[in-house]
Amino acid sequence: MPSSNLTISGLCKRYGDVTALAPTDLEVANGEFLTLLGPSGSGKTTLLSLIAGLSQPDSGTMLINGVDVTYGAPYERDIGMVFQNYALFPHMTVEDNIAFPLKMRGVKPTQARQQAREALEMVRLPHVAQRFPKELSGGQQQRIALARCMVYRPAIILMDEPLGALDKKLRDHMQMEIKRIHRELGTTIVYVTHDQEEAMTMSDRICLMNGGQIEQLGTPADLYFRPRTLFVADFLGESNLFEATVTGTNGDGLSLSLDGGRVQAGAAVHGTVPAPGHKVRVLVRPQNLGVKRVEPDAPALSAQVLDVMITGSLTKLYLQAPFAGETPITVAFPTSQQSIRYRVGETLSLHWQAADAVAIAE
Ligand SMILES: Nc1ncnc2c1ncn2[C@@H]1O[C@H](COP(=O)(O)OP(=O)(O)OP(=O)(O)O)[C@@H](O)[C@H]1O
Repeated sequence: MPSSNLTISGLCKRYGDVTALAPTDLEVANGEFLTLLGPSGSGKTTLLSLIAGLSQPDSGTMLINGVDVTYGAPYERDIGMVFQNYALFPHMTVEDNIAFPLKMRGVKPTQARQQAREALEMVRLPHVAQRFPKELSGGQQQRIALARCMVYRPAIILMDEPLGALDKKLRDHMQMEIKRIHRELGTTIVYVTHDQEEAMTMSDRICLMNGGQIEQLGTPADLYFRPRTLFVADFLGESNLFEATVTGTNGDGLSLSLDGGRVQAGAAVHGTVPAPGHKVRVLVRPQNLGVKRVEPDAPALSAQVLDVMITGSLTKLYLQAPFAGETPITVAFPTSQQSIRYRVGETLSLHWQAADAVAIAE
C-alpha cells in the first residue's frame, strides 16, 4: 500500500447550529484518486475547503506528507486547486497563465516557459500557447486550468466539480483526459462531484457523504455491490429493495423469507449479521434480477409487469409487487427476440443468485 499523503483525524466544522462536517477521519494514499460524493449540503465542499486551507476547522488535525497543516495558510500547503469556473487570468496568454504559479515560486522565466510548454503537451493543447482564455472552448479552458495547477507538481490536486459547466459529451471526454493525466502524473487527487456516474468512472475510492458525515468509504465496486446502508444502496445506481425476514445464516450469507413467508431466498451480508427474525431489505441490481413465466403451483416471488421499455441494446421491465413497496421493480437485460414477448399486466416470477443480492439491516 503506498504511503498516505493526507491524514485527517477528527476534523470538524460548524457554522452556528449547523454541523457542516461532523468529526471525520480520512486517509488518502499517495497517488490515489479519491472522490467526495454526496447530495447537496452533505459536507463535500466544507471538507475540500478545510483541506485547501480556505476555511479553518473547529477541531481535529490534518497532515500533508506527515506535516501538520491544520491551521496553515493555503500557500503553505503543497496543493493545487481546479474549480468549476476556470479562474484563468483573462489578460494573460495561455502560456503565461500556466507559467504564473512557477514565476510566483521564483522559477526563472526561461525555465518557467519550458515547464509551461511541457504542461501544455500533457493536456494535448500545445497549439494554443499564445491564445487568450476567451479564445478557447470551455473544455480547453478547463484543461488549461488543470495544466496551470499541475505545472508545479503539488503533492495533492483538489478539484471541485471541475466538469460541472461542460455539456455531457465534453464531460465524458474530459473524464477520460483527467484519468489519463492522473495515471501519467501519479499525483493524489481529491475530487468533488454530486454525479454518481462520474464518481464511479473516475475514482480509486469514493467517500460517500451524507449530513456532514462519511456514510461509506470504499472502491466504486464496494459501494455499488456491498452498500452498508440503504442510503448508499439508493444513491449509487438503480436499485431494487425488497422487504424480507431473516430465517437463518448460511455460510457468508443469509436465508430469508419474502412475500409474507411464501418464498425463501438467499443474500450475502456485510458487516453485522442480523439475527433470525430481524427484518432486512434485500438489494438486487436490475441486471442481476431474472424473470420467468410463473409455473402453476410452484412457489414464486411474483410481480406484475407495469411497462416494457426496449432502449436499444438494453430491455427494461418495470414490475410491481407488495414486497417491493411503492417503487416499481426494475429488471434489465440485453435486448433479444424475447424482449418483445413480455406483456403489460402479465405476472412473472423473480429470481436471483444469492451472491448477487445484499441484505441490509434496517
Ligand atoms: N459559510 C457557511 N455558513 C453557514 N452554513 C454553511 C456555510 N457553508 C456551508 N454551510 C452549511 O454546511 C452544510 C454543508 O455544506 P457544503 O457546502 O459543504 O455541502 P456540499 O455537499 O458541498 O453541497 P453542494 O453539493 O450543494 O455544494 C450545509 O448545510 C450548508 O448549508
